[in-house]
Amino acid sequence: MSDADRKNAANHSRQRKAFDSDNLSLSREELVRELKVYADLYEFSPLGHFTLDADGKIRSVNSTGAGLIGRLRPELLGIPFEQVVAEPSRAEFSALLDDARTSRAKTACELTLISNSSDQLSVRIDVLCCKEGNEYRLSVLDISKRKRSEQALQRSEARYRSLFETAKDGIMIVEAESGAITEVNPFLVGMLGCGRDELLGKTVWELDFFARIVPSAADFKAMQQRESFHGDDLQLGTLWGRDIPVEVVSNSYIDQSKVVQFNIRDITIRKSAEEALLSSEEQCRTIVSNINEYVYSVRFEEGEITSIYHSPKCFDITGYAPEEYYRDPLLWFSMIHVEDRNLVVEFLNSIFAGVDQEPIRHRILHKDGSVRWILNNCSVQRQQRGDRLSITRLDGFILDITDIKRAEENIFFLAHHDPLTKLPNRSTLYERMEQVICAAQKSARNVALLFLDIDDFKQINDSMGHDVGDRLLQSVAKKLNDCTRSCDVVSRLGGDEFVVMLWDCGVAETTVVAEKIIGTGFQVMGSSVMVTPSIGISIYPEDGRDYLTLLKHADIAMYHAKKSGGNNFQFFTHKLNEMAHQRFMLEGELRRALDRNEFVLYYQPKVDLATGRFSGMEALIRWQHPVRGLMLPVSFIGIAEESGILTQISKWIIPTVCRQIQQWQQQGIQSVSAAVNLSASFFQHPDFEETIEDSLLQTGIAPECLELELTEATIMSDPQRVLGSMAAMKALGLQLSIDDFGTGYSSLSYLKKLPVDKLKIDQSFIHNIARDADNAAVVRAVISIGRSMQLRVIAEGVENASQLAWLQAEGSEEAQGYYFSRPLPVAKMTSLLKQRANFLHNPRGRMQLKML
Ligand SMILES: Nc1nc2c(ncn2[C@@H]2O[C@@H]3COP(=O)(O)O[C@H]4[C@@H](O)[C@H](n5cnc6c(=O)[nH]c(N)nc65)O[C@@H]4COP(=O)(O)O[C@H]3[C@H]2O)c(=O)[nH]1
Repeated sequence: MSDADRKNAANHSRQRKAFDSDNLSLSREELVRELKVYADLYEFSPLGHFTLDADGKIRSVNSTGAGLIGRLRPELLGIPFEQVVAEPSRAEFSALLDDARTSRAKTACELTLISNSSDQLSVRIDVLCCKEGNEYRLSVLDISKRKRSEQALQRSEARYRSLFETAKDGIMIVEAESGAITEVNPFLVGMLGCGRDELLGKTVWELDFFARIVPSAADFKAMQQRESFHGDDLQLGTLWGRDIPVEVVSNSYIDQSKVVQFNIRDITIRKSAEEALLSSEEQCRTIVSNINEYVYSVRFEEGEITSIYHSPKCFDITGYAPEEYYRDPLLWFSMIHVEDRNLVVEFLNSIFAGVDQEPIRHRILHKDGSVRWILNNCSVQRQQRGDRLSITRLDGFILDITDIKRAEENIFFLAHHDPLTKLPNRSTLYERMEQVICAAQKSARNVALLFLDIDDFKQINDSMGHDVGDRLLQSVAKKLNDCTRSCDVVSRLGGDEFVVMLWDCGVAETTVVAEKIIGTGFQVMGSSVMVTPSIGISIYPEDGRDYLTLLKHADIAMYHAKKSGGNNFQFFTHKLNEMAHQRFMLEGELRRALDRNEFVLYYQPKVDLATGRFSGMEALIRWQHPVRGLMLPVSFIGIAEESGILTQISKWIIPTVCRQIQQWQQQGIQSVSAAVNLSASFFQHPDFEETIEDSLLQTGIAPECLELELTEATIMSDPQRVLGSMAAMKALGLQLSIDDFGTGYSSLSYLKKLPVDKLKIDQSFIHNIARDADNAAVVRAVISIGRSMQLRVIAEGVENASQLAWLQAEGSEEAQGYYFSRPLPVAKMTSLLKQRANFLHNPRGRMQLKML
């Protein structure tokens, strides 16, 4: 027994004796009353009272005791108290009784009882052993509540400890009064890189680690006064060689434990994330400021619109500075071009409704008043507010596409218009005609199509230069527009071809317009040169029910107008169509004729009027058509020239003539020469000179044996170029003559420059030379010019003796004509050459020829 227990036992015995002596002095009634009081106190005591016999069986129990065990009193009486003691506490209970018996003093312990009402019951039992060890008195106090709160406290402490030990923040407990560190968790120790012992007991401000968190005792005190302190972005010193950015929260528990707890969080990752975010934000801003798009963002909150961001580019695109948008978030909407507002509203409504939308193109009014085209693209952010999904933000970008739009319009214009005259082009005319024909069909109206071509445009273009040609075309375009109404269409197909569409015009109305166009005349801007048009007209529906047919028929009519001398207009007729068809067929056959070897050359002699002998011959082409028979050049040479086939034919003629001369020479016919007619197109063709040179080289004939006949028109088509080629031919040694001389308008001064040898008087002057004084005068003049310029003169188309006599009298040196011989095929010409006929003195020569 301990000293304290012995003291307790002595006290108890003393109190007992005092109690007994007090009660002995009472009367019986008083005693009974007193006993009743004690009985009540016993019965209703907050403690459970049990009396056990020497064997530990329950002899008596008060109602509180029975209640604690959760049984009725009779059930408890006589059973060993040990039965209501929980198994783990039984040994302790047994020891408690032993202790009480041996010490005779009150002993106590805490143990667990089995209770019917609450299963396990924590109790404190005080035991007093009485009656010489034959009785035990037990006072049982229910301490379950206390036990539970003690356990809760223990659990909470354990939890706290665990948190403290495993926390991923540094935790430090510091005495409030002294500032001495009393506890640090492992994480903080790890952060600092030092031992725990180096921290404990040290005042917090004396350690370098915390120099930038708690620099001094005063700071520590100041911290406590605030009860709770929060410091972001502080620096914690470490032994690792670098400071750690930390966030510190300190809580002062002055009233209870008189400590200050520091929670120190390593924010290195957060800091670098923040820095990265900041720099990426900065980067974003820089990018956004420098890109061509104007980036904007607005917020919607309870019906209010707030501008969040407007990139500086907004100033360039709209003329308003970002600040103006921040001040007036609706400014943007007021800038939208009034005609595009509905479009934009529809677009925004779709975006708000969550429908995916392509960026919208619309116009805005720049602050300077100009209209700009923009590409506007945006998206919205939504947020659930209550049961509603609300739009919270609108982000977008705007790109100034004014230049693109203008370029597009320009491209569109260029795609549909002729860049020189700004008139609708071929494809636009086609589209318009499709629409117009459709409308005409529905409303039973006429539509006239005028195909207009400038007469001799090529010559003007070539001789006066392309600038003049361009200006002429522009002036034609203007004049045509002046002659027509706004419902008509004036278009340029290309080159010098224009097409005018007249809405609701029949023959009579169209005639008026065509006459007006012809009458207006076209003047080359800045010059006195006037040009004339040839116009072909077709009318819907009579001449065609679709555009292409109408155009083809107007073209045919134009061709006819041109063939009729130009400067007039022709309506399409079916006869013209038939002619055009014939021409078309002939063109196809012409293309095939060369391959099929259908061309032949005839030769017509030229006669030296001084000697009556051959002075040469002219090669004249014929077409041995499989169906039509032998065709003269007049039926096909024009078509061949216009369709470009003549170049191929010329490439065949020149070597063929050279080969023929070679053959005649080989047959012993000496000093034979032949003239070849040259078209303007072939004379200017790049292959021309080579063809001549090759032909001479391959046949080996002398260049003087080949003569080239050029018409005045050929020479005048491009005088400079032709002159160059003529000089080259002359240099080669070829003979050159001007055919049909007198029909053109070549000036004498120009003639002087031409390296020609002969002038060939056109046969139209010869035919009635005896009767027509004018023709006679022309022929005389040509002979005189030839003489003065030392050129030989040859008369063409001599058909009778009187013409011959007249020419001889006037001094013409050579003549050619049916009077001497018609053009002959090779065999007959060979025979004539071999006869060495004298055409003047041996009329038999002519007679013999007739027989051939
Ligand atoms: N009424 C009449 N006519 C006569 C008389 N003497 C000759 N002729 C014809 O007059 C034409 C003379 O040829 P051109 O003036 O060069 O006129 C030629 C020439 O411009 C062209 N031509 C002929 N052959 C060729 C050729 O190979 N190449 C080129 N580019 N044109 C050719 O075709 C035109 C016509 O040729 P052709 O029909 O062969 O007609 C020839 C010839 O047959 C006559 O006394 N009275």
